[in-house]
Amino acid sequence: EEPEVQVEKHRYESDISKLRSIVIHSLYSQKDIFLRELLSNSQDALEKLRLTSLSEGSYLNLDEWKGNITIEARKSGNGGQLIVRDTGIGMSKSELAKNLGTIAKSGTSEFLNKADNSSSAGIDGSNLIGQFGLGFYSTFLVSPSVKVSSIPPATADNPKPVQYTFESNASGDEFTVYADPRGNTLLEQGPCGTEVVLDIEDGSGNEWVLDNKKLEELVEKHSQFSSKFPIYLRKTVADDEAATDGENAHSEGWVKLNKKQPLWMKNPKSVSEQEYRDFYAALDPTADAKTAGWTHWKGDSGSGVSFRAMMYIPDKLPEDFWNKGPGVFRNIKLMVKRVFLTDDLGEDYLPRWLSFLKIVVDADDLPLNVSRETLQNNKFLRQLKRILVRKAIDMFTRISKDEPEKWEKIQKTIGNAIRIGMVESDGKDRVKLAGLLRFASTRGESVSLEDYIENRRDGQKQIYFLAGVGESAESLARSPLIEKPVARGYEVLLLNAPADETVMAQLGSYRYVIRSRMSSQRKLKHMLYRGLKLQDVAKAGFKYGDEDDDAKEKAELEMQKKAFGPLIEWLKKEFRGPISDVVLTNRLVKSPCAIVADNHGWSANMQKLMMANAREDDPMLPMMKQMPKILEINPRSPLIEGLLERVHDLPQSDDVDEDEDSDSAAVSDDERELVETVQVLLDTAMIRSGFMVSDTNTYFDRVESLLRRSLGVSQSAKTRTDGVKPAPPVAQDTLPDAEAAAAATANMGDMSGGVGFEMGPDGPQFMDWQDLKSKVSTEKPGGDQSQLEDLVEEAVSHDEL
Ligand SMILES: Nc1ncnc2c1ncn2[C@@H]1O[C@H](COP(=O)(O)OP(=O)(O)OP(=O)(O)O)[C@@H](O)[C@H]1O
Repeated sequence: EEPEVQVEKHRYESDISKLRSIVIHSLYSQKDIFLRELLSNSQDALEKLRLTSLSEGSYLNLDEWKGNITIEARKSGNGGQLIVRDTGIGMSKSELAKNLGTIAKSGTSEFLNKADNSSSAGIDGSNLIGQFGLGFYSTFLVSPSVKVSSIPPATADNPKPVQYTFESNASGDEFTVYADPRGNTLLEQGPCGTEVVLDIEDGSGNEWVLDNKKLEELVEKHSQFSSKFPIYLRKTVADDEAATDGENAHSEGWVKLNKKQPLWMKNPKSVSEQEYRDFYAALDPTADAKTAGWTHWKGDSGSGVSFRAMMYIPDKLPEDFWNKGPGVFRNIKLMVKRVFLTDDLGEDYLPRWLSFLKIVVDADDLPLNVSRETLQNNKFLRQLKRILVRKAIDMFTRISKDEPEKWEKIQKTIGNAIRIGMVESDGKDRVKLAGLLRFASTRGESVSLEDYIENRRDGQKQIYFLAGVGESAESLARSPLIEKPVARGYEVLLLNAPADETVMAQLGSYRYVIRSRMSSQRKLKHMLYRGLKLQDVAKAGFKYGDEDDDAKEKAELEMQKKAFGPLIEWLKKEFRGPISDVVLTNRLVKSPCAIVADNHGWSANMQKLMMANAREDDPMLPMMKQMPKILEINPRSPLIEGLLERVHDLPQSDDVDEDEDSDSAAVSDDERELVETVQVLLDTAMIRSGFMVSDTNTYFDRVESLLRRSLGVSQSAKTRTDGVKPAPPVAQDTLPDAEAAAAATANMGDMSGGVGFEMGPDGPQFMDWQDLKSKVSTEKPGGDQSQLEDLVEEAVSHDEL
């Protein structure tokens, strides 16, 4: 017969009904999160009781209290019930209705309006849960009807509380609350608590919920950190192997699941490498995730909050690392006294380039139940942000010093992230990060700036580098631009990662402000890396540092300067515009000439990079492309000597005046021919130095005319253009339609959108160049206006050789 129970019927608020159905639909593929949500609610309830009983002491009968959670699968046939109980703070009748049937969070309707306009399909349900506190509704993912019975602790005002039950179906928009007809059954376990009963139906596809093995797995996966209160699983006849487990023999059918200690609470000295690795695997949800290195420390925020933290480097970057925009990265788990608080510390809490790290921070003193907004204003968290960045850089530095081989590998994975970090960081960090990078060089495959400095030669005041995106180190090493330094035994870094030149430029120049009482002056200075200037060998300003040592050499140079003076003058006069200066080279051995960028212009490599990513209306582009370049000629090259002779043979302009008119015409023909030939030489040098010729068609016309001359073919002879066969008529046959064709290529991936990519150890790595570029051009220390200003101040005298 029906027990006499007064059942109160409630209607869910309309917002709740909607949110509930969004949660159910959007999380359809992640049903197993329901257990995590139930366990975290129980942990919260236990923790709340512990804290309030400590501070207020207003609850009665708590002397014997033991906080725990039990999970029990009761099978009947293939279906059954899953029961999760805790001895936490419980809920009164009105709390049941309020906590489980309404939403206190603000912004709900706003959110729902948005969700209505788009479609609920694109909404991330797990976000929703965090945002609105909807965790409980995830139970409907596996159960058509859910009962929650609860009893709060006794107080002076309410010495004999009554157990109530909340009941709701997954469909329908009603719930009921009634006094539990079974009586205060929960008091058998403790002074108060909550029990959640999920009906699991045979044939619903959710029978796995009743499988103990699966339940154990899920607890391991989601709740092993919240090990403050024990979680027990009821063992059944089917898994009676558990009964022979000595440790649990006394627990009479209950197996403790979360036996692990929170690792971060331990003294780092007592933690084994394997423990660190296992912990990482639990921290990173990606399949077979491994870590490449870690750090574990105990700290103090400076504002008096002490904390313990662990920071891990994964062995590969997250798949979406290069594609993701600004956002909440959820790579930091914030705990307060062992209880998980949040992994949502706000947008870009850590710089994006560090978002690959996995971090656990356990603070000793933070309010539980703080909202995201209050968290963002929290002093500790603001301080923590800086601490974490510093710790990350320290960790990298330590590994690179103590375990160079390990770092070598890590650096290959995260090197590009570090490069971005350099662009984003300021002076001090930038230098530290630069020290972490490894480059190819003319001496070795993996050279750090420190190694380079060790190997520098007497008097050398510059670190030489040559950049060429995507070119192999071997081909860079053959560049004419470094013929001589390499022949002389100087080391040159060969940079081929896309960001290399940008970061070197950033490292090499640094804007700082000089403030005095009288004036505030801005000045851009080359920042030195341990006293050495970073010198792009594709740019002017290259020096060995021993130029003055050798008197003989100096005298020879003076002589050469004099001897080649007329050629230099003639070249300057004829090619003014594209060529800003002509100098005797200090870097060529065999090549007759080379073209380098002005110290403040774009190198050939940078020009290519910028062109590949520029918007068409970018005003910088034509300007930088037209930036005058410097022609370096090699006085030892027979070609240059021959050129000098030809220039000598040209009549001086006053000679011309004395000559007959007919003669003078012949002479300027000669000169015109010479100009044409030299133009071809220059264009070829441009190409060899990595630039593009400004007009390929004209270039080839000139080459053709040169070839005709050398073959003795008339310049005016025309190519026959008749007899070109016309195309057949328009095709009549049908091709497969576009949809079918698209389906066939659907798996090829999208590589559009200004994203550059390069092959990393784990396949292509995407770099957001648009972003990087905007940094380069907004911060301006990399090679633009601010440097142009500086050009006046720091004009390098090229014949100072
Ligand atoms: N086992 C429990 N014991 C006591 N109160 C509970 C329990 N489970 C849920 N509650 C109450 O119901 C409320 C709603 O729970 P729900 O899981 O929907 O959201 P939440 O826990 O507040 O937020 P989130 O899901 O993001 O953790 C909780 O805030 C809590 O007050």
